[in-house]
Amino acid sequence: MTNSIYIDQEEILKRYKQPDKKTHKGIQGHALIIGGSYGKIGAVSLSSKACLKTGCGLVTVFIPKCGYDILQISIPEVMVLTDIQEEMISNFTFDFTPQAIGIGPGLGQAVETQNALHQFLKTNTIPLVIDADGLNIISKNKKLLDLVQPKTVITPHPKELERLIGKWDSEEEKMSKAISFSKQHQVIIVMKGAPTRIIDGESVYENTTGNAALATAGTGDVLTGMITSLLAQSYETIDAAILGVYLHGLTADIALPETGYQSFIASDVIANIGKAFLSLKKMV
Ligand SMILES: NC(=O)C1=CN([C@@H]2O[C@H](COP(=O)(O)OP(=O)(O)OC[C@H]3O[C@@H](n4cnc5c(N)ncnc54)[C@H](OP(=O)(O)O)[C@@H]3O)[C@@H](O)[C@H]2O)[C@@H](O)CC1
Ligand SMILES: Nc1ncnc2c1ncn2[C@@H]1O[C@H](COP(=O)(O)OP(=O)(O)O)[C@@H](O)[C@H]1O
Ligand SMILES: [Mg+2]
Repeated sequence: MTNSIYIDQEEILKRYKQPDKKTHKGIQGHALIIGGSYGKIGAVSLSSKACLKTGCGLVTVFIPKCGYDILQISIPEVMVLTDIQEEMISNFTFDFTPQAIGIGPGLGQAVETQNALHQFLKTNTIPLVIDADGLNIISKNKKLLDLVQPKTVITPHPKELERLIGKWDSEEEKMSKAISFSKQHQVIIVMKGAPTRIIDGESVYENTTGNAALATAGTGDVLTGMITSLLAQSYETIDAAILGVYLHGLTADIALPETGYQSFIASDVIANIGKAFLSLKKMV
């Protein structure tokens, strides 16, 4: 089995950067979250709120029209751009340059959305996190992988990973297929699970935080927002992935004594991001 670097407090403190006292929202990064479709706007709400709560200065979402009121009312701090379509995204258009983009939570896989992702990937040069239906669309159209720029972060759960790399018969085979995929397409894979592993070519990092309370709807959408936030704040891509996964898991470890495994929900991840950061500060 491949040797992994364990991501513990010591590894995190090598990577974590405290914000400068004189920083302002313009320096803290502007992130864009693209996703949502009818019935799955919640995924974008979770992702964009997590993005803000991870320290990004400004967050904009790009969603179908049906999500406009939902987003504006549920998270007033987030800015909202809408597609011309009511229930799905048909063209990724935005009139500013974000420092990082997260794509996929709740996006759906309508043909129009597949075409929109294709057009977007053809020209995009902005650091990217691709999750959920963003990955499912790529799995259906594997040629899109040639358009994904190096160092893109992809965050598949086991089923999404299988759609991308094919089935495996053992953990060893899964790792070796994932490493080959990461090298071939020059992507960083956040291989979600228990534990989550981050794969950057031959380098494999194993996260040490998190627990089964995270096995609940929307926790992956939250993780996408957190990693996108760190990328927008100019973390090196690999560090954004490692730190995002570590903090995400830490929220569940912090909350567990109060929520138990059963009542923990994705919003509890978001509610505990602050405590997760504070626990890093205590260690400094
Ligand atoms: N509130 C909202 O708006 C929410 C919106 N969401 C959005 O919905 C969209 C669809 O995403 P999705 O992940 O639910 O569907 P899909 O890709 O078919 O995967 C499901 C199948 O994968 C498997 N599987 C998953 N985890 C596994 C594991 N750890 N270990 C092993 N297997 C695992 C499992 O397969 P099974 O074991 O049943 O064969 C399961 O049935 C997407 O856009 C997302 O962002 C959601 O985020 C929820 C909240
Ligand atoms: N038993 C578990 N132990 C630790 N982490 C888990 C466990 N189950 C799920 N998770 C974590 O929860 C998240 C689930 O992501 P995902 O399946 O994409 O959820 P969703 O699509 O509903 O947002 C991942 O970060 C995964 O590592
Ligand atoms: Mg998911």
